[in-house]
Amino acid sequence: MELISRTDTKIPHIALVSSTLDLTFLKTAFEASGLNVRLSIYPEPGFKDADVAVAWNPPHGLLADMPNVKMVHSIAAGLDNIFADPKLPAVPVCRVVDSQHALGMAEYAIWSVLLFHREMDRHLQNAAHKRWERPGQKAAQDYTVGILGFGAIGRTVGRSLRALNYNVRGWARSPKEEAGIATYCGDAQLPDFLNGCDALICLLPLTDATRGILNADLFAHLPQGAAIINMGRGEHMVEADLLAAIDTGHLRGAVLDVFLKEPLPEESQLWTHPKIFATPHIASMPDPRDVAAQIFENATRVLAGQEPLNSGSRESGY
Ligand SMILES: NC(=O)C1=CN([C@@H]2O[C@H](COP(=O)(O)OP(=O)(O)OC[C@H]3O[C@@H](n4cnc5c(N)ncnc54)[C@H](OP(=O)(O)O)[C@@H]3O)[C@@H](O)[C@H]2O)C=CC1
Ligand SMILES: O=C(O)C(=O)CO
Repeated sequence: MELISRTDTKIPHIALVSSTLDLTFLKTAFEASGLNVRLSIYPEPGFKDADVAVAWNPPHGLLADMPNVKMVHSIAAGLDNIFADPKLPAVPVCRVVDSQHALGMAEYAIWSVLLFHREMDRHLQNAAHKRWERPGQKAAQDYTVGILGFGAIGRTVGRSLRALNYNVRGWARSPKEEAGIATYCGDAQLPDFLNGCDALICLLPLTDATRGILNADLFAHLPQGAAIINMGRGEHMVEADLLAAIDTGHLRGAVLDVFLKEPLPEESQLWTHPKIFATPHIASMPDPRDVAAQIFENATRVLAGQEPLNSGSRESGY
């Protein structure tokens, strides 16, 4: 990212707004980075006067009640929780695009793929029962990993898996090119993309078009014994369809980082199902100092009347 610095614009007033997360860590990051901003945390007095709202699950309608706001900025990659506000003001909505964040996602994806490809799921179960079993091995080049969502993160994940010799495919809305990776686009090519995937990783944004995409119809296009890795959003998954497909043996299992309801309720079967590995939305978190730097850059841009970087589209939902 090309960063610009200016001395001729006013000091941005940034409000940190969330209904679900304490954003004090971000205030600390701004302060530690020495960025020249005025910060308010919702609901402390004065936050409504801010130029920029930095949001994560903002209370619906609150941002519309901030008369000076010129940009809404996410603290992360996904914009779904901001676009969900029906009264979102008509200003740019920007997200974090960060190479370290993408590499963190790649680490999680590699762990998950290895779990299934090298049958560690089976060996963990065997160890629990002191069972000595030595199945044959499949080379990485013979193991196909499909990535739903071949964007900033999907591409990094794809390259990382390719570097380990996996046979990698990517699926996006628009055509893509990537050396050594077969790419597919649009709904028409989805069945061909799915056909033959041993592991399927979801790295889609949550939009009207992708909600519920991980469902029985999609699973039916995957080969017997395929595994699902959901790192996108919980709403991508139809949980009942996943459980049914695992219980009939069509799917081998799943690694899930994101859930319909977070925190995942204690009574959820997804915590205890022997073929499902649940993690608490930790696939990756961007470094707060990098997030603060990107927000500061974009705040400086909008106050100078320039286009901010990495803005999402209301029309597409991401
Ligand atoms: N679990 C976690 O800790 C984290 C989860 N995430 C999730 O990962 C998501 C992806 O992030 P990022 O890569 O930065 O996002 P990008 O916007 O860069 O990439 C999204 C990709 O999805 C594709 N896509 C979107 N809609 C469709 C559709 N209807 N059909 C086919 N392809 C589609 C896009 O296609 P095209 O390129 O053609 O536009 C693009 O390739 C985030 O939105 C978030 O939900 C992100 C970080 C951490
Ligand atoms: O970057 C994102 O969208 C996340 O979900 C981080 O946890």
